[in-house]
Amino acid sequence: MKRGALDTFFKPALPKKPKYETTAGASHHAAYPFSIPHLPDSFREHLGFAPATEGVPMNDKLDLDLVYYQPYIPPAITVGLFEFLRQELPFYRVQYTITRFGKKSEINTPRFTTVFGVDETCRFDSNGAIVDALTGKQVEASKFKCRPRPIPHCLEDLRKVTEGTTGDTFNFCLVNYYADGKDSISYHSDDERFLGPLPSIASFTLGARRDFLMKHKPFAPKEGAITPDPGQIKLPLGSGDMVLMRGKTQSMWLHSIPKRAGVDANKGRINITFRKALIKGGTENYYQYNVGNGGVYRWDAKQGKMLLDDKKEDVQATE
Ligand SMILES: O=C(O)CCC(=O)C(=O)O
Ligand SMILES: [Fe+2]
Repeated sequence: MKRGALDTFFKPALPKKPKYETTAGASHHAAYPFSIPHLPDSFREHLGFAPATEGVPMNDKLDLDLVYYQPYIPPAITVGLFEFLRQELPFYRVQYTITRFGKKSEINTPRFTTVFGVDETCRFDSNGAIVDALTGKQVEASKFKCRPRPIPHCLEDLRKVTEGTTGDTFNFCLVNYYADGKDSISYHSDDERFLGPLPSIASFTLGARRDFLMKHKPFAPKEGAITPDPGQIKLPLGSGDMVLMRGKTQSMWLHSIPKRAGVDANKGRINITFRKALIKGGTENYYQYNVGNGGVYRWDAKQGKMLLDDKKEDVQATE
């Protein structure tokens, strides 16, 4: 064996250098636990070429209305964008209690989450204050049971591009981080009333490939007799892909990301969704279930995992 090769063999693995450089300033807000850098200029330039491929409509099944982009984000930036968002966003592992049939149970959300935005009744002014959408007057912080915070510049860039492609408008950005194949989201639909009757939701994947499963909601008995169930759909979402769910998709279908063992099971995956909440209840719901009351997690590149940011917990506790 050549000497160089032996050296390399025994050298301890250094933490991987991030595949991006932040040079372009940052977003600041009192409700952010730390400032969030703007996207590197080269990422913004590449985003200007999105969608990287044409969307394929999938509306051949009962009540289904999807547009599937494979991919949407230009491949040149998917690895960097994944690393950037995992490193720079604050994440949470939300716990809450539900009461079912009179019995309380503790729910541990099986993934990391984070959220930014405010519903249509309000907006953020240039100082980050929440103002009434109609009057522009500052809104009392006590209006909300949560602390809404603006979509940071880095995700605003993606939101704007997505609005341009879809013709829809969005005021919320939710982000999931699935650390490995054990993280998941169970079958559900995003059909809350605060999104309105036929909500459009744009859903992005970065990082590990994971299956996105869809099935029609159960039929009412009288319909069931005449309508065949369209069965389960499996979209193997890969890095850079985007699924636009619209029309009756949320009201009639369920979707999930099931747990997975094996290939890619120990690689992280980021999911970004853009949505439009119409009323205050939407803002409160999103912060309750995606930020919650626990500590902030931040990616630790050396250890290669999310770590509780104790420092920030202290700040929150003394507020
Ligand atoms: O991770 C995904 O692709 C789906 C996430 C999702 O359905 C949600 O956050 O409501
Ligand atoms: Fe969902």
